[in-house]
Amino acid sequence: VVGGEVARPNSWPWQISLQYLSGGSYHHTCGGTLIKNNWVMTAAHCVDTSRTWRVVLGEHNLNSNEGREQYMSVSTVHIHPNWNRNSVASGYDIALLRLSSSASLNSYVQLASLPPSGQVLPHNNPCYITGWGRTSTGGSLSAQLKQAYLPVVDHSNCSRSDWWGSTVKTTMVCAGGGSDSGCNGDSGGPLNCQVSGKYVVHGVTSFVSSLGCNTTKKPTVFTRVSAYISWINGII
Ligand SMILES: CC(C)[C@H](NC(=O)C(F)(F)F)C(=O)N[C@@H](C)C(=O)Nc1ccc(C(F)(F)F)cc1
Repeated sequence: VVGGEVARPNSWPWQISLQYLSGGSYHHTCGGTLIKNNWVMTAAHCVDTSRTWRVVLGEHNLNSNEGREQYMSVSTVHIHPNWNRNSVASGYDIALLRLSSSASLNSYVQLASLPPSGQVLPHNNPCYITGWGRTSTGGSLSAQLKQAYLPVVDHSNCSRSDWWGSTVKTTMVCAGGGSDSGCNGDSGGPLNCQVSGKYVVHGVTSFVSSLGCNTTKKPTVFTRVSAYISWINGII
């Protein structure tokens, strides 16, 4: 997350850290969202290589043990069948991870609310991106979970030629486009949007501009969760 601020610990209790085993230790690679006691939603591009994964629930500071963490193994990875790693612009950047055991829900670990199928948010709907991704283009990951206010940019604005043009599809959500943005390492994490006074996860962080994370008029682009509700229900 470029800009924004460090989140109050565990204030986004459905946010998870997806980590892979390398050289005998686990490394953060993506975010994700706890949607059932044993199911996590993330981006397809996060898990389209075969690695040993773990999911950390109740995480805040990646580098310290605060006693609220739950470390979960992943038993199966379900990548959307239409995902094409050579074409992030086609969409379908969504995957579901079945955990080997169920999360213990508490004030630090909670399930996210998902939107109704087909719901599209209006321009400027308030949303927050959260994640441990780079804090500047080419910079380092954040040790602590960060948040940034990224209002929705509706498709008609986001697909303008000086914005994302035809790269952005209606199965995606754009948000931000100013000095705050997502960045590498936020992938797969939630776009948390306020709808009728509640936070609902409307996006899965998918891509930013290759010219730089917080490039003006290149909002962070998310998989639109409401376009995939029937696929999610079919898997779960
Ligand atoms: C795509 C992900 C691997 C990667 N995603 C992220 O960093 C995320 F955190 F925003 F999710 C990303 O956007 N990386 C930048 C460097 C990138 O490659 N962006 C990119 C954007 C659009 C397109 C296009 F236009 F082909 F669709 C291709 C690449």
